[in-house]
Amino acid sequence: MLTFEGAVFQQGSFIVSADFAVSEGGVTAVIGPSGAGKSTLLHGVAGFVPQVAGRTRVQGRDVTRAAPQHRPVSMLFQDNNLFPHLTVMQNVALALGPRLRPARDVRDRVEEMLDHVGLSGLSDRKPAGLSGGQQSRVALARALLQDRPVVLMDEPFSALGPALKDEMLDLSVSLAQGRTVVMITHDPADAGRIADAVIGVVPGRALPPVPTQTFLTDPPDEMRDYFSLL
Ligand SMILES: Nc1ncnc2c1ncn2[C@@H]1O[C@H](COP(=O)(O)OP(=O)(O)OP(=O)(O)O)[C@@H](O)[C@H]1O
Repeated sequence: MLTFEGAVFQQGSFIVSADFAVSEGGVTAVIGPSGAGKSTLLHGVAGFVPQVAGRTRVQGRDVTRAAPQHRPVSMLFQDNNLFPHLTVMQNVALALGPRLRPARDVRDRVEEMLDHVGLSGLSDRKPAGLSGGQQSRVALARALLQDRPVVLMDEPFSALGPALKDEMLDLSVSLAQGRTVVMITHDPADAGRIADAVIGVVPGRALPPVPTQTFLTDPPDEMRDYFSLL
């Protein structure tokens, strides 16, 4: 369970507030206009953006002041955040520690995860030698190998074509089993495909999650302008 108690996150002069709980173990989409604060909210949960009021808890634990590396969350970014000079093996092994020559047991776990994401046999490649879809799989493998209870996704597959994006969304959900996934998307169809609930974000405020079908058919009043533009 991810809980915001009067939480306010601040980036420069911009603030976004949240005061609700995200249910455990499901997929929750985050939808709203550009610049409303979706990334600020997720980066706040990850600890990259400071929280200036309230509390944030993950599974009951107060993480409000915790450094990013000490939070039980992993994050998948739009640009995948892969190190271009490192191999697939090294990029994914970073989930388990900073060593560039991973130990045998770490290599075995990485190879197993690469199998799960459909990248068997590619562990010695560098990111530039992979397709966009394969790069997304490397980033997904790294995020999942961290084995944290909350996985945050900031539009991770938006650079992919529609068929590949759908495939990656489905793969993420099937591999994330049991974890709480919170994913920003610009496409309500993504929410309809994989999310149990949707957090609407209007400028400066994240609204409590609403079941996906309700959100899509009868959006919160604050979201109506946004939906009329889609
Ligand atoms: N480093 C920063 N310093 C100051 N303001 C920032 C910074 N990064 C973002 N902002 C501002 O914070 C506001 C919210 O940005 P944010 O990226 O959270 O929105 P978003 O809803 O994720 O938008 P998009 O859908 O376009 O990615 C914007 O007005 C943006 O200009």
